[in-house]
Amino acid sequence: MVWTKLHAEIHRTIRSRHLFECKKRLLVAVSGGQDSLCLIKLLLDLQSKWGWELGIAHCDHCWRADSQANALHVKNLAANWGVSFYLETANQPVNSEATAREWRYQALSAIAQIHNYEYIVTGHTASDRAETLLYNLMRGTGADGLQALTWQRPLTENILLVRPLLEITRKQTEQFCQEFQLPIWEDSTNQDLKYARNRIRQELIPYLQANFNPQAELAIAQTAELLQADVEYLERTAQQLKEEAMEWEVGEEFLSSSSPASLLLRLNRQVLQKAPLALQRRVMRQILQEILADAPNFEHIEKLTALITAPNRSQTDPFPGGAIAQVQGNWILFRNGERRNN
Ligand SMILES: Nc1ncnc2c1ncn2[C@@H]1O[C@H](COP(=O)(O)OP(=O)(O)OP(=O)(O)O)[C@@H](O)[C@H]1O
Repeated sequence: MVWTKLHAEIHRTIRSRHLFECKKRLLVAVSGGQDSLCLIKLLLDLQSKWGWELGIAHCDHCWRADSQANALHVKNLAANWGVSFYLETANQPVNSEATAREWRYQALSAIAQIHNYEYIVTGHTASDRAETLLYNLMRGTGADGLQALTWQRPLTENILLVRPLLEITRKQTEQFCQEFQLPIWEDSTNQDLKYARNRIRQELIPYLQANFNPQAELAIAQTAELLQADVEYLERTAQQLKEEAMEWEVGEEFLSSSSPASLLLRLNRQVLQKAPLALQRRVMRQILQEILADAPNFEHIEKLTALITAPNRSQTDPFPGGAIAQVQGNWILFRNGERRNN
């Protein structure tokens, strides 16, 4: 086997970041594109050092005329490598990138669950990370959206999603595939400039590289890496602050006679007033994530955060689903919006 610099780099990354343990079962998500082919080849070559058992999963979204042929191509590669192959095919064509991603992770988790894989491994690269950061930046997001693609993320209680190529650029995976003559299946939709993601990849990043910084892609990906540690720290600290400030299902003695019946929880304003704005906002977001069905938006969080220092009796408009937050002395009370008959 030919051992390249990329093999050494990935081996080191897996060890230093504790991405996988020895002798585990790894399900590798292979689309057939250059990134996931590079990934599976590297993992196959490292397999004997780590004692892993590898499997290959492919998801057929049925949204391209050649998707069945693509699936067959990956199946044949798996057979040549002597690796177990699992295919999931969408019942109906999946028609947006977001729904495709959601369906794919569900399909991959189901395969991993049934066949006892503890890890699902994807070929996301530093280039994907830079693109995701730019995409989220333009849509408007806090640091959380900019941390863009984490190294590890639990998909279910016992399945971990791992992305070992986050420090490797797409240029490197392309060179690697050429060097080992890996048969890349070209995804025709990658060329379609109607997708924002493709315009970022093919127009925006080359523009930034040509006019601002030749290393822009890597620099942006590294920013995502730095932000990831910041976000992790802030989220953990906010969690502790929330636990200090919050009480669930408060007793009736805290309700005035005209109060709604169902008090969801209350927050101690004195505890929150001492905290910096960054943590106040995060506490409010975490609470809204718990009580709302959909992700809270910027305005929801800002209105709620303003109650920390607002005059007594101030309140928010109802959030989607009907919950309302209201100041009562030292407390912010969350109610579910229906009024009590008493
Ligand atoms: N149809 C699929 N089946 C299995 N895994 C997939 C599929 N599509 C994407 N993935 C996984 O998700 C990763 C990132 O997805 P993305 O949509 O960015 O892939 P891509 O551009 O097709 O990447 P690649 O160059 O690996 O094909 C891929 O590297 C692969 O591990």
